[in-house]
Amino acid sequence: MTSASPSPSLTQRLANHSPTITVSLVINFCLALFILEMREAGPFSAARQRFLPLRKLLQFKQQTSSSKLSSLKPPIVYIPRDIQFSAKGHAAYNEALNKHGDVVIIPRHGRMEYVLEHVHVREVLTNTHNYSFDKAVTNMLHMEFMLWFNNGTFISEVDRLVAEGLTPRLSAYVDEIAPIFENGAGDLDGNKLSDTKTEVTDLYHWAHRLLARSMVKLILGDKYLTPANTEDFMATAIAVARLSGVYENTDGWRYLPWLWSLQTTLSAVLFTIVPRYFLSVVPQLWRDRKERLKNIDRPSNAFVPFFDLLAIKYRNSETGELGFLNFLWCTTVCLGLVFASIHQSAVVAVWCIMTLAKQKQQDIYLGELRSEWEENIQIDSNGNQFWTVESLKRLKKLDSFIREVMRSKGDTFTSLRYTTKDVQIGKYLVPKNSLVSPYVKRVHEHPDNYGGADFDGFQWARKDVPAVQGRHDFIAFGLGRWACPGRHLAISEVKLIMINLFRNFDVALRGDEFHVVDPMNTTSVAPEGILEITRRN
Ligand code: HEM
Repeated sequence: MTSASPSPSLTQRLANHSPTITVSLVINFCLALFILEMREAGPFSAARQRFLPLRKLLQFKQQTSSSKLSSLKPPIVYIPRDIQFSAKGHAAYNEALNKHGDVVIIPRHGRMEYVLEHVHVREVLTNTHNYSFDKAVTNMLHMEFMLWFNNGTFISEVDRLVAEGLTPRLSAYVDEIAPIFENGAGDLDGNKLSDTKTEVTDLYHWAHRLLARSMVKLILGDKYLTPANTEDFMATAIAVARLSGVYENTDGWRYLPWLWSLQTTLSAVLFTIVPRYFLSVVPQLWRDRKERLKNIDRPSNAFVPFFDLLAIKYRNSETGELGFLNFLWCTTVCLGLVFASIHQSAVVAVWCIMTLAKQKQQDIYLGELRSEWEENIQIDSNGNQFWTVESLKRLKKLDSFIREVMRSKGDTFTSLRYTTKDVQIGKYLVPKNSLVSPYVKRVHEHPDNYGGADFDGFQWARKDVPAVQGRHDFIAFGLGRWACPGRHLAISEVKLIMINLFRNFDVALRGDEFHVVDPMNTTSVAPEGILEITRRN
């Protein structure tokens, strides 16, 4: 009787056949990765561009199967990376929409972006039932986890804080920050009262610092307006801007978006947001938390820092104290505000200054603007000049100039939405959980709306349309329920920056040119140029 030899264990079998199994595993893995890549789901997006014919075949299959449905899926349009991240990208986006209409899917930054034709702006941006703003913003910021807390109210809490806090207090808020911009002009030439030229090489930094100072005051209060807190706000605003991917077009990381976002998220959170906000700014607030609740009895139109408004709202109604978790929530909401309020305004201010610094624009507009400023500036009983929200509102020509810069600077995307269900957009069916956004440059220039980007700085003054007013043909501040709640403050700030620069200095642009650093992201990346400024008498 022969005893049956024990069957080899799995590990033995693997050991015996290891070369064959290994090779087959590797082949299978590569095949799976390859298929994922072809379907735009894998990490190596750079490689995708090299397999156009195969991708087209897959896309064809996708379209023929969906043609059985009553609605078509939007076509995927692949724009080669070098075109997509250059000024030629705009022509490619326009061509795609001219060819297909309504919606095209343009893969970018490792995700599928549903790009909308201008005719769908109103429906998509204002229909809060079919489209979610919160999900789109947190997705774009790579911060979906923020929706895990407090029933996913993070974005609406930031939005409400600004909308409800700012509206009745706008006048008081502008009174608080106007001196910051008046004094800030001195930073440009180190307060040298000379007639020699000063070179300003980093205008963004200057505008960013002024806006950071003003937001330290508005969010935390005067007591906290120190150089250290300003620096911390600036660093935090930049870190969150990086989280949102604002520099991904210009970063080397754009070739590996998934690795980029991991690296950026970790470094922004660990090296900046935690040490410079949570470990530096937040402990000061914790120490003073009782003092912060004293503003509870202030009149509804008086200045109360944003943090105090939140602290009052979240204090325990019985003990009147602010508990630790609620305190943390208030500071986190304020962090959202730091990002929303500083970076974008600085970028818009730089665009406006660079545009007006060009000799041609100065010849056309500056004389009239300066006359408007002299006519409207207020003077107190001691002869001191100052600006209020009312006098700033009267500057219709400056307001128009700013709106026109915002219209014509060539934004790709300003407002994002996430579909909450399958939705019909024109002839296409867009699936649930898709990131959709109008292609803004087209909205702002389309013949149906304007017929081009030709710059007409005072057209909005003639038409009596203020810069803060969103419309289907102007979405620099978004539209509908989620339109930027800080836009009145933002426009006042940009006005103050421009007035204090061009009233105090003669400004020239070296070579009469500025450089558009990222033509496909003019929303979040400021242009660069060297200003030569001479103090005016
Ligand atoms: C020129 C500067 C600014 C521009 C161009 C701008 C633009 C925008 C846009 C396009 C949106 C999205 C709207 C939508 O999708 O419909 C938005 C949202 C928002 N903005 Fe502004 N904004 C600016 C300044 C400010 C300021 C100064 C504040 C605060 C004081 C602010 C607070 C917010 C908030 C709270 C939201 C919504 C929620 C969020 O994104 O966290 N913005 N802004």
